[in-house]
Amino acid sequence: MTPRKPSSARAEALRIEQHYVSMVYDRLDAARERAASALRAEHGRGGPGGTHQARLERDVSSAEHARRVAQLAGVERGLCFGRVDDGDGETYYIGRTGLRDAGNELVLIDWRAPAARPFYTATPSDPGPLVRRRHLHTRGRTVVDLDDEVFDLARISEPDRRTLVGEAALMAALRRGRTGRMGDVVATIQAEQDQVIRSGLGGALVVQGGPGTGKTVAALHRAAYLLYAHRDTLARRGVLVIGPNAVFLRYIGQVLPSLGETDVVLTTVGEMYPGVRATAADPPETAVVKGDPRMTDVVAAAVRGRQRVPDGDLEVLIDLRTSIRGGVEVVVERMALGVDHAACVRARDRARAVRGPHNVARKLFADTMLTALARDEARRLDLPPLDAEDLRYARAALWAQPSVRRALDELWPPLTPERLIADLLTDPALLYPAAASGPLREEEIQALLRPPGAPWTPGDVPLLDEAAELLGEDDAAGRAAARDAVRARREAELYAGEVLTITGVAETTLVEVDELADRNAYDGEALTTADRAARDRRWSYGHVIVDEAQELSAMAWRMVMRRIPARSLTVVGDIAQTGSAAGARSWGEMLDPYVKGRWREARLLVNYRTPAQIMAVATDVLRSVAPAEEPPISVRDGAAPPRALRVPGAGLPSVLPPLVEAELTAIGDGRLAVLTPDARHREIAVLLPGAASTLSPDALDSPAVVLTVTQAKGLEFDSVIVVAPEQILTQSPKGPQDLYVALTRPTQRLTVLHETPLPPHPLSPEHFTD
Ligand SMILES: Nc1ncnc2c1ncn2[C@@H]1O[C@H](COP(=O)(O)OP(=O)(O)OP(=O)(O)O)[C@@H](O)[C@H]1O
Repeated sequence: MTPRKPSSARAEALRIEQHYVSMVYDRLDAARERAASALRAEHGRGGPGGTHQARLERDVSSAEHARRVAQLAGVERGLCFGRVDDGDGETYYIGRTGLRDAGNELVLIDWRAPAARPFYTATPSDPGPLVRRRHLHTRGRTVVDLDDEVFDLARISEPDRRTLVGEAALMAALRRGRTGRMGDVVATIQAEQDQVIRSGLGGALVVQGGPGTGKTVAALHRAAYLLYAHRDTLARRGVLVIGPNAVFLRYIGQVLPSLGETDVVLTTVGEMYPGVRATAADPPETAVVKGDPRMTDVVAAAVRGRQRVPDGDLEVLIDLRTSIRGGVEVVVERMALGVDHAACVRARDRARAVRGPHNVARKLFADTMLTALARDEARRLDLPPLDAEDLRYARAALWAQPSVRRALDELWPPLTPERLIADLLTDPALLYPAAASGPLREEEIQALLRPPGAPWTPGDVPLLDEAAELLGEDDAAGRAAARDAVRARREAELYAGEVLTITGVAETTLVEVDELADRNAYDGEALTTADRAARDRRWSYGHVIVDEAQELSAMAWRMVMRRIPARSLTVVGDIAQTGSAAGARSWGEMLDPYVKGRWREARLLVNYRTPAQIMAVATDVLRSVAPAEEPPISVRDGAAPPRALRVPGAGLPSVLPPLVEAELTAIGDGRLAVLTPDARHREIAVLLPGAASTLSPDALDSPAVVLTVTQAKGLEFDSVIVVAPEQILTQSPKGPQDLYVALTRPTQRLTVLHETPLPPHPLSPEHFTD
């Protein structure tokens, strides 16, 4: 038989695959129609009202059907992206979700299923059962290209051999221009990343890797994989992904929905305390103190400092007798009551000794003091000794007196975390005594002090969380509400149990009783796990993924760990990129207090983002900050060598705008970033009015954006212009790390604009053209 020309081999292969892919999309349409009509039918069962039971039943299955509809909506693009052929002549197709044909035969394997694993793990030296891996590239529902990797040509059938096509799918994926949104890489996950993604759920996994090694993308695929493989465990408790800022969350926000997962909470450290929005940033010296573990003792001392006793005896004037005169209640007799100093101290010590939270222990303190006041009142009025019943009434009557309540509130006030921390950081009279417990040095105290009314910063949030733990629920009203909630919940559980039995859902174990009760706990509103978790400070998650984890302070780790009592977490980061002065110097330093000896580390070594010529520039900087750290190896060479341009004196306004224009032309539809020293962001943004420069989440929709290095962390751009690297280098003790981050953001082009001669260490001029 005469071999066909390559072009017709490709055409023939495309025809075969198109046939299959069209069939798979037909199955997707059918599955969508089934899910949508089930949802419609559910909504059709009764109007908006109906009995409570009817609403509850509808909520159960509506939520499930709605989830399935959303899941199937998310997998349209690139539904089927892979095919594997094994040595036994079997062929399997891999895609974003699993699908069956009308005869219940599996026509598409979910990428997370064990059967899909060889697609990701096969390498030329260790192909496992595979003889060929094929990547299918689709546009809409059309197959536009194919890539084959052949592991054993001899075992490929003659017809298949004639339709072998392609170049490496990974390279094609990496060459694509950036869009301002991270995409999923489900079709091209590499073997070392696959190991991270499918690593077991339990314990702490640290993924350490240089810039561009796919840490973020692997972590997000891991979230999707864990939800697939451990849905029973995770669907109820949820998965939390913590990123460095809102822009980053927007950047990665599309990845999980495109993998069919919508039930993950994405947040930043600054948003982890419900009701507080951290809108300001701390200077480095302040961030360091707020992130220091000694702040645990300072906050605890601040709480103790609000549990006071009077300098001498306590004296309170109470209204003894009132009468109505002219329709107005008038006090006609007052009496002074007292508690001696030693008794006040005993009341305080007794309340502290129960070791309960401040707002809960306050009740005991108030009770003891009221008892002492009641006894003093009885003595002064020459009443016989009070029995228990008399005492209860006397205490209640005293508590109703504004002067008594004022006096006790002054000694042991009800406190919110916001009040405690705001007062602590603005009032030297509160901060100095609390700081002695750190102990904090004078300059550290000065770094903490700020004017009243100052906005919250991300560094405040772990302090608020710490305070919330120590303060507890606010007074009896809070506890009564909690008791009501427990009662309501018990009723809801009972009720949900009945509903599940009635609807037959119980047999399918689709929804658990307490999940249903939870869903209905908010005024009948059906909430997803993600919604409920995001509203609840004390929610404990099934798994937490921390990205750019090197930036978290010790105090932030304390807060995060409170959300993961099971200690099932994935920590993703690069110690060499630590920019926050309060961030990590080693993983052990941050994690050992919680999971000593129980965390495992995976290393990613290949850089998929930055071309080799640009990485050579960054590697010199890495050597200067972390000589022991292996630089990641770039998987590809770039087309454009990095450029260094000297900008004389005040020349930036005339040089930068045309340079940005030229770069935008060079990258076509891609994205460009101008990265600036912190102090010069505003000045440089003014020079580029057409570029986005605020940190709004849609900043990345703009073709060009002006950012500080901190803001650019975790992001990538086709072209990057680094302004004044010599200033970035010296802007803080972490300046060299900042420069390393800046130089590793480009996917194609790097230009460095320097105003003074390049510092040859670490920026050796031989790596640049001009
Ligand atoms: N297997 C892969 N297939 C295709 N693209 C990939 C793959 N792995 C990583 N990439 C791409 O490489 C780029 C860098 O990935 P990612 O942002 O996850 O790296 P990172 O290690 O988190 O980097 P940094 O530390 O700089 O934040 C992204 O564009 C990502 O899509």
